[in-house]
Amino acid sequence: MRAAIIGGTGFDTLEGIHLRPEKVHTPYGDVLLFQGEEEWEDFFFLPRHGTTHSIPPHRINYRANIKALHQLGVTHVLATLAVGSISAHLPPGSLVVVDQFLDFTQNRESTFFNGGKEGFAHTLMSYPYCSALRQRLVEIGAAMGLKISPRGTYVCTNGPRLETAAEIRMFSILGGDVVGMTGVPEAPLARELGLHYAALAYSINWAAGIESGKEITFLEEGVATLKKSILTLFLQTLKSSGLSSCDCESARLTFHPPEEERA
Ligand SMILES: CSC[C@H]1O[C@H](OP(=O)(O)O)[C@H](O)[C@@H]1O
Ligand code: HPA
Repeated sequence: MRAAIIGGTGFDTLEGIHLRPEKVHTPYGDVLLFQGEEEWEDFFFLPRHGTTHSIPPHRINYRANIKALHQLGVTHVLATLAVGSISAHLPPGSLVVVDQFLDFTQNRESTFFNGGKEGFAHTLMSYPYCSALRQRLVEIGAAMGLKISPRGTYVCTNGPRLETAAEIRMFSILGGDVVGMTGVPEAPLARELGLHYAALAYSINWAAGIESGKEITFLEEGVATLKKSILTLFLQTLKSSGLSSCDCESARLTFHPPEEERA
């Protein structure tokens, strides 16, 4: 299995594995990522904000990132998402394998199939994440003694600004559990290409207004402490065998080829 970790906030670099930088050219732009060495040749690491955290969430080239992994033959992807907590049962420090998203992003390139030369496609998104990878993350997490919630709804805002208290109240009413700025379109793009993709969210703050009258504060220490455990969890998950079946490879329901190919 060729696998990748997409690292978010707190995961701009990975320690403990020998990695060499690699520039991948895609039709959407170039991507700088890292390939493992020696026994990790089939492992890739892609820091979505860049290694120096210089790419803000609304400027990330999500299509190039996912396409680059696909071109490299990657089939399984685990992503980290730093989030703010909306639900009371997921306080800062919590880990959750998200199973749904609510998309509040704007003006992001969110499909590989825009019509014209690309043709267009409709992709099933009822259950947007790989059920087999999600299940395995939770099982291995439990065996490691990590407390991981097996489901949660991720609200994706456009950023880079944080939310108003009223927006968070609205997201809560709509069923959002955690909020971040990068999970969409990353997950749906991966699904369009048939990749097995799961995301682990870790909360670094209470979302705006949840602690009434208080301004947001970030739990920076928390990420550093969790980083080693999350890396171990991800590597064990990606190296494990016998994943249960899932529908990721058949989620792209219909494909309408470009006009010139239809004749
Ligand atoms: C105040 S940190 C906000 C930043 O962290 C999250 O990044 P990622 O999802 O890549 O872990 C969030 O989406 C924002 O980009
Ligand atoms: O409160 C938040 N809002 C949006 N994105 C975030 N990423 C971490 N915390 C937050």
